[in-house]
Amino acid sequence: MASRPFIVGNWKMHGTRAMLSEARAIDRAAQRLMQVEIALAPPFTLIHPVRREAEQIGVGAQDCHPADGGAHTGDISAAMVADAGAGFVILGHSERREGHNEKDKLIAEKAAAAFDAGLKVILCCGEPMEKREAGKAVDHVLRQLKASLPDNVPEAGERLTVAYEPIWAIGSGEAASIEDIVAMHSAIREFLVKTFGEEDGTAIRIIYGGSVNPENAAEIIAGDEVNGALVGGASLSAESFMNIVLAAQDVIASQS
Ligand SMILES: O=C(CO)COP(=O)(O)O
Repeated sequence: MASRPFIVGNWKMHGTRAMLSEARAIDRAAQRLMQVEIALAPPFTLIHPVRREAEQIGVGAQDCHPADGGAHTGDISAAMVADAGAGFVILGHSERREGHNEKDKLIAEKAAAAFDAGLKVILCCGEPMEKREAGKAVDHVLRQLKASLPDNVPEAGERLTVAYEPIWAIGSGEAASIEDIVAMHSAIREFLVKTFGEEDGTAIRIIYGGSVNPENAAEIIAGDEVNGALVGGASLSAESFMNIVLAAQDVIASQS
């Protein structure tokens, strides 16, 4: 558990301007919770409006194209999301790997483009149930992570966050057990230290995602090597999202 947990709301394909009141409420409440780093990743269409409403919290995107620009109808570059006010981008989410057939190599190219545009990256990884049942979850995740990282990660400790999201736990109401989360995060930490060296490897945050809610957040966030949470469904209302943030704040308070 890091000194300052990172709690990120991934709104996925939810939210029209009516949701801006939730972002405003989250931002207002965040002023009293400075020990927790809070961020929202709304859909592209809300990045700029959320950035304008929110002063305290980070704002990010849920994807970007690997190219700087060009004839790519419907796509959005890393520079464009940065220009709209995003400070980070979520890449490699299983919903993009599955729904858009994104492969590790493409994700690494997107990450390189995001770093070039000055963005931070939340790189997602996670295993399907078959791999866990076969005892191959750690192998699968480490292989995926290795292949999804670009050759050059500038200021890795500061600019890269890894999100472990077991696919079967996403939106299922069934989070992974704390033992499984800690075991996976420890394996990821070992890999990061080996890859980036002691200083950056220990500074990179590893956050957990998959059915995090106000009831299970404290136990998960208090776990060894768990530096925060990537929250889907429970981030759509300011009340439930801030209850997760409050749980993170309580964990920090109880440890200091
Ligand atoms: O995919 C997720 C966050 O990126 C997790 O979603 P849920 O919190 O809805 O399970």
